[in-house]
Amino acid sequence: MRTALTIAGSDSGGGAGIQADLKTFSAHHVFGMSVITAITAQNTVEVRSVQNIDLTIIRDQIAAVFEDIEVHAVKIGMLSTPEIVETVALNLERYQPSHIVLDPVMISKGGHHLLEENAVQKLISDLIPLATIITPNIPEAEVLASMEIHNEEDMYEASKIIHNKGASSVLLKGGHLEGDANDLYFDGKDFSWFKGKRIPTKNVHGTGCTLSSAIAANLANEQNVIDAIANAKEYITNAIKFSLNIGHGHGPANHFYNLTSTEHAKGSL
Ligand SMILES: Nc1ncnc2c1ncn2[C@@H]1O[C@H](COP(=O)(O)OP(=O)(O)OP(=O)(O)O)[C@@H](O)[C@H]1O
Ligand SMILES: Cc1ncc(CO)c(N)n1
Repeated sequence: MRTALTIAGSDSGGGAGIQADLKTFSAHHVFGMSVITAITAQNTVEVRSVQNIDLTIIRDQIAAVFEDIEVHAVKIGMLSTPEIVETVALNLERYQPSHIVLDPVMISKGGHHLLEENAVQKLISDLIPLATIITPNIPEAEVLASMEIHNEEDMYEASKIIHNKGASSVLLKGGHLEGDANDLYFDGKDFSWFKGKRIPTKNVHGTGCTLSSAIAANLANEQNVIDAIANAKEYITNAIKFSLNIGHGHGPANHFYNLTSTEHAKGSL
């Protein structure tokens, strides 16, 4: 059995964070495990409050998993504080997993800070160098590259700057720009576009979490990085196309859009 570990925050509403990651791993037939960094009281509308988890139990969760189970890929999401970033980085250095997908989660759709602003420098110095791939959205890339991104030309410049900070590769997601949802990949040498038509829906809660987990699951399943991204892009596009009308805000992606049940596939559960 192939395995993947998510190190991220819990979303009580089930659409993002640990919950989205584990659903995505299951949909890819990968055995999912979790290290919870923070608990958010969240739904499709808002993040109400956050409880960060003690550093000792974060460290112990990582040790408990790695000292017993072979981990084929790691996905990192919400980290909340500089201390949590440091703890996760130190412990990943210790266990040296072969693939790390870093989703540099910063701000929720409703504007809640999921990473303290003073943790960004730690994320750059301690975690980016460990990442096989980092998957910022446009606002996150603007912070990491210290520049504004208005169009696809700017995306080239920003991915070069972020790559220079030490990540093996960068997937800059274009979902927050106008027009189609095209993501730019840069491995330090070549650029490739992973293109997607924009789907007109408000139900895009947890799409970034889902994409990065799908990449991690595909890497755990021994796909090369390009195939892992291409297949993950197809997965998230379908998961958005058949996204679910759950809750009163941004509904979640549909992880099981390919089930034969037509009711389920239509997202009309
Ligand atoms: N409306 C849409 N139609 C099609 N693809 C989309 C749409 N919105 C986003 N995407 C794609 O979904 C993936 C996730 O990108 P997005 O920019 O939404 O991440 P994110 O902002 O980090 O998400 P979140 O913070 O909600 O987890 C990318 O491949 C992006 O291109
Ligand atoms: C716990 C958690 N992680 C990540 C995101 C970003 O979608 C979110 N809203 N909540």
